[in-house]
Amino acid sequence: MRFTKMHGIGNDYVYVNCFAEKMPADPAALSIKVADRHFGIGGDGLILICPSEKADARMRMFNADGSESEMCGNGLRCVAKYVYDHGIARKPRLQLETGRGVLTVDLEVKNDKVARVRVNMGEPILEPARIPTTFGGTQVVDAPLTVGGQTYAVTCVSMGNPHAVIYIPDAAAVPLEAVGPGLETAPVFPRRANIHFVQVHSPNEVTMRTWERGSGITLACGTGACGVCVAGVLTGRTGRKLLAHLPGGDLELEWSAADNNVYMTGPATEVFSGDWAD
Ligand SMILES: N[C@H](CCC[C@H](N)C(=O)O)C(=O)O
Repeated sequence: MRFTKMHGIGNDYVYVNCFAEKMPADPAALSIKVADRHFGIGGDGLILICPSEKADARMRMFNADGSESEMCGNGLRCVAKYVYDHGIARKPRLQLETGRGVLTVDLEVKNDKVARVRVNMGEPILEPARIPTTFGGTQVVDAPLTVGGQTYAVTCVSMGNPHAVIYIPDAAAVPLEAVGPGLETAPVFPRRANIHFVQVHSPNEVTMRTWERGSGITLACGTGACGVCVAGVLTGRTGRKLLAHLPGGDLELEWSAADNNVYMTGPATEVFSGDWAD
């Protein structure tokens, strides 16, 4: 099976072009295998680029533990780049089907290849039960959550997938390996959650680190950065336009007051292709 390795600011996945390759019979099991950085190809998971009846292509995304997610922001920028660069659809504006519906993607092309991508990630979902969380009320904003004897103030947002945002003075000081798993699987998150620790530098600039649902520590999380932008507005810590510094690079976010959509802009990189022998 031919695959292509791509990353969005270091959030790397194994991509399979299912316009050309057969759909894997068990993508969850395949994701676990190919994601392994010693016995497989290495990556944060598997992303299938599939034909779609209602869009230029459809993205199906699987974490390193085989769980499927509704959405992946860094992955969608890479899918857009692959679809354009490899001639599946040579248009500067693409429609891409995801687990949260069809999203519109604008491409910045340089020397005939996509360099940067701007994604309309859709509207944030804030109702607790739709994130989903078991918190009551109409929104989850700086709500106390105690895990492992430590109480955190969490702000929860869904971008099609669940996120918990925690503000701290120093993002570098968080022992992610130690606290991530307990927060990801806290009972208050019936479908687990992606966990983000955020340090605010100014009303328009943050540094964030992530423990992802199903993949653990990643160098970047696109939907998470969108959630952080929304959480910043809800908590009054940052503005509707945000520059987020992630370990793997930067993303530009905007939660538009005009249309309530969240926009994410960043790079997408193709590294190499190969044949998966298994
Ligand atoms: N682990 C996430 C999916 C990948 C999200 C992230 N890599 C992104 O760029 O949005 C979840 O299970 O919701």
